[in-house]
Amino acid sequence: MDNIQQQLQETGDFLSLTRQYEWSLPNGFSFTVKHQSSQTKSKVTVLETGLITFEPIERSTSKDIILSSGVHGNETAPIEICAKLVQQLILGKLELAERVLFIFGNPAAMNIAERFVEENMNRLFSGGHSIDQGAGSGLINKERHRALLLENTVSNFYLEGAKLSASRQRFHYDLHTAIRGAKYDKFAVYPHTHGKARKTEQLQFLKACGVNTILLSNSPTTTFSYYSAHQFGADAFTVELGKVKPFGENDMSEFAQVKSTLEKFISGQPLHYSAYDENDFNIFVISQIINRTADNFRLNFSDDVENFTDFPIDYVLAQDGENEIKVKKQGEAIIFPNAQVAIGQRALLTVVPTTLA
Ligand SMILES: O=C(O)CCC(=O)N[C@@H](CCC(=O)O)C(=O)O
Ligand SMILES: [Zn+2]
Repeated sequence: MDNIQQQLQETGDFLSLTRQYEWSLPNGFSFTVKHQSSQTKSKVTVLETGLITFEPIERSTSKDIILSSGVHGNETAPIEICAKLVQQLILGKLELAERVLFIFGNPAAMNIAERFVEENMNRLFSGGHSIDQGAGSGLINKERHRALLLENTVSNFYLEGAKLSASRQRFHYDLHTAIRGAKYDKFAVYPHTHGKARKTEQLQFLKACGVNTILLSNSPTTTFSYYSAHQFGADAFTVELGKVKPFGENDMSEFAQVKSTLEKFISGQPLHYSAYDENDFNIFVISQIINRTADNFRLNFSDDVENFTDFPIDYVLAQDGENEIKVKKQGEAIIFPNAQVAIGQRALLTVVPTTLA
């Protein structure tokens, strides 16, 4: 057994190992863990830096679950939540009932406490890594290689699951935090489904995680969650858990609900949902997607204006060169404003309230 493996089995600290080897580990490896009380066994496989799977041994499974975090390096709360889950599993403190793949997306960006090193990885999926995206994105960089690796890892994980049984459920929760504060500080983006019905059961799951604000996306994107939803039919979401903070500065009590729900989910404990009631949710649909096209792009509101703040019709939200971006609909609110994005990238979304039907 080499040192890396020995240390990981002793400490369960896969996040430190991942941050030590930013882009690649000397080798992958696997080992078996036994749950402390039930004595059930699981296979742990370290595929690469930041990529680790857990698979029950000699027990049947019906779910293939992906939990990703750190696709943006400075979004630390979800990374800390997942690091803890991984540690509990390695140390045999958390029961494993289903196949789970954990992904720490961008370790190099974590180490410099930035959203990305050269390019925003959450714009590089569904082939985004192989196309020229205009100013500021070279065709080759390490984040593009990593995005391709993540795509292939997701693909292999789901296809391996499909060999085990015919009817399986696929899930992917891509966990993030927002750059600015929000009226609703936990919310999820439900990727475009190309006409397939949205699942209320998934909304109930998210509510159990403390997330009851949902943004429906109605167009294809190059995000990680859309990739898993579209390519593999997974129930996949981008989940925003609070606000960007440095490692160690998150108040983990704010994430107790999401952590305990994820624990139950991967360990096969029942999740007791109340009956679905749309009144329990704030549901929005994406109205405008504003990409920066000009050098002189500016937002017409200050940095402390929160996500979900609405503006009156005709209010000029942004100036993109000569072009004025105006509010078009009653109740239209801003999400993810960022004037610093590269030209060609999304600088702002707007949403309006809707219903699921
Ligand atoms: O707060 C912000 O401006 C960005 C937070 C974030 O990283 N959001 C994701 C959303 C992905 C999606 O639309 O599904 C992103 O911008 O990549
Ligand atoms: Zn993010």
